[in-house]
Amino acid sequence: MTLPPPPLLPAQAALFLDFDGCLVEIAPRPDAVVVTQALRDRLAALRDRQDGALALISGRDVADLRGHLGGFSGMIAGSHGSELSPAPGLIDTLHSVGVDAAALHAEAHALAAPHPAILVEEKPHGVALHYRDDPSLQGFVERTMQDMATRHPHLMLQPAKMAMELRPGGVGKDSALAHLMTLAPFAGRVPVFAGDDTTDEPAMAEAQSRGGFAIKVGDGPTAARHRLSDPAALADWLDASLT
Ligand SMILES: O=P(O)(O)OC[C@H]1O[C@H](O[C@H]2O[C@H](CO)[C@@H](O)[C@H](O)[C@H]2O)[C@H](O)[C@@H](O)[C@@H]1O
Repeated sequence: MTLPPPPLLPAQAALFLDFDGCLVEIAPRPDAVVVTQALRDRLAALRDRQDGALALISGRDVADLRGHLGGFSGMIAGSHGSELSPAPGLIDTLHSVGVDAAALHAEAHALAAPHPAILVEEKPHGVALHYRDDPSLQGFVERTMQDMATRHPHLMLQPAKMAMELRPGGVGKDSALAHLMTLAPFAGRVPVFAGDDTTDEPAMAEAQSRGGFAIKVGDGPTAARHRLSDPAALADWLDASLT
């Protein structure tokens, strides 16, 4: 669907940004994303411009994301809203389902072992199986994760780009955004959210239900009222808002 580009970012907005496929291009592996100095500088400038009201809301866990972003001192909601990190070195668990992460990871590794092309991503509150190296394994990964989900009913299946994830239910990027909007310096501002994937859609709807707007980065159906073609177009829009 054709959607207009967003207006310039209001100075009084609370800005919420997804990471993979939004701030950075999708890469062959989760650890292969490219974070440029220009992106680091852009995030620092945006944080100043919005008086601190900038947060990243990601499916990645906080430690992983801070590792990629080295130097980003702002708020991160990670693991699809299960973790909140106001600053480097601080991680609060917002929602825990008592995952035995080590056992879950071992189970996933054992199930994926016959297919070396599958990448097992260990997360503190779940696990993801990536089949980007061999898309023909999509069916196997989906069946395997559905079976795992029946053995771990406290976890929910989260489809992702060339991956399936098991993550805690009861939280999401929408609840992360809603929680952040109760906190300074986000409270009282107009929420603006940008994301690229199905996991971002609830947060887009949440931002718009609060009088803000959402931006879909890339193709595909969306609840967002605005669209930008790719992470480069998002970077241009952010830079235009900074000038
Ligand atoms: O919410 P996000 O910040 O967009 O994170 C979503 C997931 O992103 C990562 O996986 C995706 O990006 C990888 C790197 O580009 C790519 O190789 C993979 O195929 C994608 O699914 C990350 O690995 C996951 O943990 C995030 O949940």
